[in-house]
Amino acid sequence: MQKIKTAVVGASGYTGMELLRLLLMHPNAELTCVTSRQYAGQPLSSVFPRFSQMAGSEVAFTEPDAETIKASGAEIAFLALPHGVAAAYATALLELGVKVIDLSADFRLNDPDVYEEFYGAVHPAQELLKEAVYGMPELPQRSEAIAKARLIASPGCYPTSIILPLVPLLQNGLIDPQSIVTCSMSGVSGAGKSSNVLFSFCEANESVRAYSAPKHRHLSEIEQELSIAASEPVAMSFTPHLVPTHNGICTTTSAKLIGSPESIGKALEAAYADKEFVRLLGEGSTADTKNVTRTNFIDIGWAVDERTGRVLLFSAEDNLGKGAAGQAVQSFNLVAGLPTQAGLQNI
Ligand SMILES: NC(=O)C1=CN([C@@H]2O[C@H](COP(=O)(O)OP(=O)(O)OC[C@H]3O[C@@H](n4cnc5c(N)ncnc54)[C@H](OP(=O)(O)O)[C@@H]3O)[C@@H](O)[C@H]2O)C=CC1
Ligand SMILES: CC(=O)N[C@@H](CCC(=O)OP(=O)(O)O)C(=O)O
Repeated sequence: MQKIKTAVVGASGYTGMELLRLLLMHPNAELTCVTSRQYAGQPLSSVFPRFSQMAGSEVAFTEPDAETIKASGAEIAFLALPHGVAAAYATALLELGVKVIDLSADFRLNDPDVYEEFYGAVHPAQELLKEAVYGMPELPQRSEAIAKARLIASPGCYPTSIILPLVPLLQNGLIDPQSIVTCSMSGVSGAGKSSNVLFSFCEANESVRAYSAPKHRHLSEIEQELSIAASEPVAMSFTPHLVPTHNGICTTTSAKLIGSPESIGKALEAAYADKEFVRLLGEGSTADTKNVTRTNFIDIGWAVDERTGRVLLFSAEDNLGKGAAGQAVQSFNLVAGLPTQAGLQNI
C-alpha cells in the first residue's frame, strides 16, 4: 500500500497529539519525524503512553529543524506551531521541497495588512501569502486548489463552524450579508496546551465567559471567506465563549432572511449532500458537540424565525478534529491523491 512519509512539527501540543492519533491510524501515512523542543530524544510512546504498541509509534521526538525533517524523508509536514512561529518553518521546508500543511494562522489571510491589524505584527513571510490555499475542502473549487498546492493554510476552529453553514446562503443571496451575528462556545483545548492560567482547571471549570469581543483574531479569516462568498465586503459580529469542556465547538449564527424559508434547506442540501464530513441535521434541529467530538464531522441544523425574519444556523464540531487536525488530514489526502475519507473513517 502507498505510504506517504509525513512529519508533525509541534507534535507535543493538543493539535499535534490529535494529528499523531489520526496519522498513526491512517492507512497511507508513515510518521518519519515528530518534533518537540522539550521532549527531543524521547520516544513518542513514553511521552504519550496512549500510543504505545501502535504500529509506527517507535519514532522518537527530535528538535524542530527543517534539515532534520527533510532528512527523515518526509514529503509532507504538518505544522502544529503557534502563529508567528510557523511561517519560518514553512519557508525553510518549502525551500527543501517538503509540502506544508500549516494549522496556524500564518497563511490564512490574503492581505498582509489585515494580518498586521489582527495579529499585531508584520507578516513574517508575505511572499508566500499569494500561493497559500485556505484549506477548507468543502468550499467551491477549493479541493482542486488544495490538491495542487504546496502550502495549505488550514482554517481556524471557530471559522470552520461559522463559514461552512453561511457560504451556501451567501452565494445564493438568501441572507443579508451585513446582518450576521454569531455566538460560539469552545472547549478549553482550543487554547492549546501551553496556554495561560485563565485556561487552568480552577479558572475555567464550572464557569462560562465571553472573551476577545468584539474583535477576536478569527474575525479576519471569517470575514475574508464570507466576503468571497457574498461578492461584497462582509462585516459581522462574532463573540466567542469559553465553556468547561475538553473538546468541542458549538456555534449559533443568525442573519436576516432574504430568500424563502424553504430556500435555506435547499441551498445547504445542494452544497453539502455529497460532502462526507458535513452532516445536515434538518430544519428545527440543533447541533450537539457530543455527537462530533473525536470525529471529523461538522453537524449543521437550522431554523427560520418568522417573527423576526431571521434564519438561525446551528453547528457543532470538534475544535481539534474538523476544526484542526481532521481538516488538515482532509487536505493531506487531497495533496497526496488519496481517497477523501482515508484515515478519517471510524474515528
Ligand atoms: N487548539 C485548537 O483547538 C486549535 C489550534 N489551532 C492552531 O494550531 C496551532 C497549534 O495549536 P495547539 O496544538 O493548540 O498549541 P499547543 O500550545 O498545544 O502546542 C504548541 C506546539 O508548538 C511547539 N512550539 C511552541 N513554540 C515553539 C517554537 N518557538 N518553536 C518550535 N516549536 C514550538 C510546542 O512544542 P515544544 O514546546 O515541546 O517544543 C507544541 O508542540 C496554533 O497555531 C493554534 O492557533 C488551530 C485550530 C484549532
Ligand atoms: C478557547 C480558545 O482560547 N480558543 C482559541 C482558538 C485558537 C485557535 O483556533 O487558533 P488559531 O488562531 O490558529 O485558529 C482562541 O480563542 O484564541
